[in-house]
Order: sequence, then structure tokens, then C-alpha cells
Amino acid sequence: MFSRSAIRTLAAPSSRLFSSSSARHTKVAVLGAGGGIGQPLSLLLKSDPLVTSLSLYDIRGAPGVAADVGHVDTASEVKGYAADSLDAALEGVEVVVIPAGVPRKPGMTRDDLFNTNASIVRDLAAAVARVAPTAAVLIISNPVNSTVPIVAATLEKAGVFDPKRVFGVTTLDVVRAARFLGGVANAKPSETPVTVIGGHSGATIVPLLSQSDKGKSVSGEVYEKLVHRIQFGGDEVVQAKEGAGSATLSMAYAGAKFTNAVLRGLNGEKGVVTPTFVKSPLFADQGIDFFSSNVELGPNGVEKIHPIGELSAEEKKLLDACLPELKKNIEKGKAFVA
Ligand SMILES: NC(=O)c1ccc[n+]([C@@H]2O[C@H](COP(=O)([O-])OP(=O)(O)OC[C@H]3O[C@@H](n4cnc5c(N)ncnc54)[C@H](O)[C@@H]3O)[C@@H](O)[C@H]2O)c1
Ligand SMILES: O=C(O)C[C@H](O)C(=O)O
Repeated sequence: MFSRSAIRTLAAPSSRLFSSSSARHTKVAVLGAGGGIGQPLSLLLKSDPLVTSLSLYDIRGAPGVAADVGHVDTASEVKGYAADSLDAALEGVEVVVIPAGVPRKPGMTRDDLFNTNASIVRDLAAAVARVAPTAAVLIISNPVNSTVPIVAATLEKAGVFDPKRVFGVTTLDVVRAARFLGGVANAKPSETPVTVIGGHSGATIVPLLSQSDKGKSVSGEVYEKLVHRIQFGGDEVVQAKEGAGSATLSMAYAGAKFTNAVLRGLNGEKGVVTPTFVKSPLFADQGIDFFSSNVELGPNGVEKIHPIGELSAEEKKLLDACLPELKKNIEKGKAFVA
């Protein structure tokens, strides 16, 4: 039904969702595939030409999702795994994407999800350590600022942590920033890319508009509103869904986009650079050893962590507000595993 180019056009009117170089194809697992993000994410990954095989796992509903997605006429194989089959789902997997866990309701912060989601991601990471210890792990479950350190510490405990292969997915902030700046600058989002650094919650989300061609001329009240919208875009969706959850469709899009970037890097494509929340030296001297900044992806995962570059006075203030909160979130995650 869809040619590769048609799929690109359909999925991403303003930029290409999937880029594909050549040859090396990969088995990808989605843990939490039955959920609001998991289902559309599985569908989008079924359309990614770099995915050979899709392993869909959830404590409920994954075999049904797999049967459904599996009818899509792209080349990849799809298999669903029920609650008792986590290890089987991870067999031979090179990339694991984790959207398992509860979403926010109005009035909640992402940190309010910690008590439920911390143990979910810890247990999934322990299974990855057991069955697919060299897989790249892409964490969507919130609070990302804490769940990434939890996954890292769990893998470390099992003796298999590779800092090049654990990623917090902050792509939705990047997608929103491009979209919202496009609206303000009256330009296509493909012409308004924005680097977003820090973490993934409120004040820890720091958009670097001064480094964007169209963003650097935004100032005053318009600038303040734009930054607020990028930092609190998640709340907009939570409120609009009135208790029925948080962003799922835009997150599935962002998750598929980031997974494709990781796959292109693993494939040996050069110059794949995007922000992601990884173990990072950038603020390690302040006790903050996970941070999102532009990262070049390569055959081993993280190839190079780029410096944050020059910041405007406003951005320095945003970063000052980000760092203490991020540090607390990271320490909370680490303490949970310790
Ligand atoms: N990183 C981001 O930018 C971002 C964006 C949106 C949502 N999120 C987060 O993603 C998570 C999922 O959101 P959602 O809207 O898909 O929620 P959802 O409730 O619709 O789906 C979550 C799924 O996880 C499954 N699950 C629960 N425990 C599991 C386990 N132990 N193993 C496997 N599966 C398990 C559930 O059965 C459910 O199908 C939430 O924590 C949400 O806050 C992150
Ligand atoms: O807002 C949320 O809780 C979900 C997600 O982190 C988002 O940014 O949309």
C-alpha cells in the first residue's frame, strides 16, 4: 500500500520520520507495547525499514497488538509476548524501547509517577541484563530524569552497564520545540530545529533558542511564553485529555524518530546527532552525571557527547534552575536501586 517514500510523507509532513541508509537490519523490542504509546509506536516501528523483527511485550494485550500490527505489509516479522514471556521477548534483541508504566493525570507531576514506575523499569532492566545485556535501551517511562539512572544502576549491578547504550528519550521536547517555534516564526518545523538540553520535566527542560536561526530573534513576552510552552507542553496534553492519560501519539512519533536515529547510528551512518539524556561528563563535576545534550550516535550507541555551546543570559538562568532539580531526580533514581 505504501512505498517507502509515501510512508515518509504520511508520517512526517514537515520532516522525514524514517531515514534509512543500507543493509544492517535489527530486532527491536517494545516493552509496554499494549499501552497508549506502545501501540502506535509498534505500528510506526513496523513501518521502519531498518527494523527486521519486532518483539512486542506487555503484561496485558501484547499478543493482540502483535496480531494486528503484524498484518501491515512491510517486511519485518512481528511477535507478541504475554506477561509470563519477558525473557523470550528479549531473546536476540539489539534495541529495547521501554514505554511501560503509568502516565500522569491532571494535577500530578512526573515525579509523582516514581513510586509505581521505578520498580517497573528496574525489573525490565534486570531482564535486559539477563537476556540481552548488549542491547541499546531507550527509556520513555517517566520520570525520565530518574528512570534512566534506575536502568543504568540496575545494569551496573548486574555488571553489564555500557554508558554508550542507555538513552532517555527526550525527543518529544525537541519535536515540540520545533513545532512551537515554527508557529511563532511562521515557518515550517523542518526549518526551526531547536536543541533542547537538561532533562525531561518542567524546569529541567532547557531549549537553546539562541542557537537556532529563527529562534535567536524571539524575545520579550513571546520568548517567555515559548519557553514555558516547550517546558510544560506535556501539561497541555494531560489537561486536554482530562484524566485519560498523557501524550501518546506525539510520543509514539518522537519515540519512532529517536529509535530510527539509534538504528541509523548502529548501521554506521555518520552525522546522526540529536539530543538525548545519557550518562554525561558535562556537569559531572557538580554531581550531575546524566544530562541531555546533542549526542552523535554511532555503531556502539553514543559516539560523541557534544558540549552545550554558548548560552544567552536567559538560557544561563534556565540552566541554573534546571541543574539542582535534575540532580535531585537523578539521586532519587540511584538511591532506589542502591
Ligand atoms: N519520555 C517522554 O517524553 C514521555 C512522553 C509521554 C509519556 N511518557 C511516559 O510513558 C509511560 C507510558 O505512557 P502511556 O500513555 O503509554 O501509558 P499507558 O498506561 O497507556 O500504557 C502503559 C503500558 O505499560 C504496561 N505495563 C505496566 N507494567 C508493565 C510491566 N511491568 N511490563 C510491561 N508492560 C507494563 C501497561 O500494561 C500498559 O499497557 C508513562 O510513564 C508516561 O509518563 C513519557
Ligand atoms: O507530560 C507527561 O507526563 C508525559 C510526557 O512526559 C510529555 O512530556 O508529554
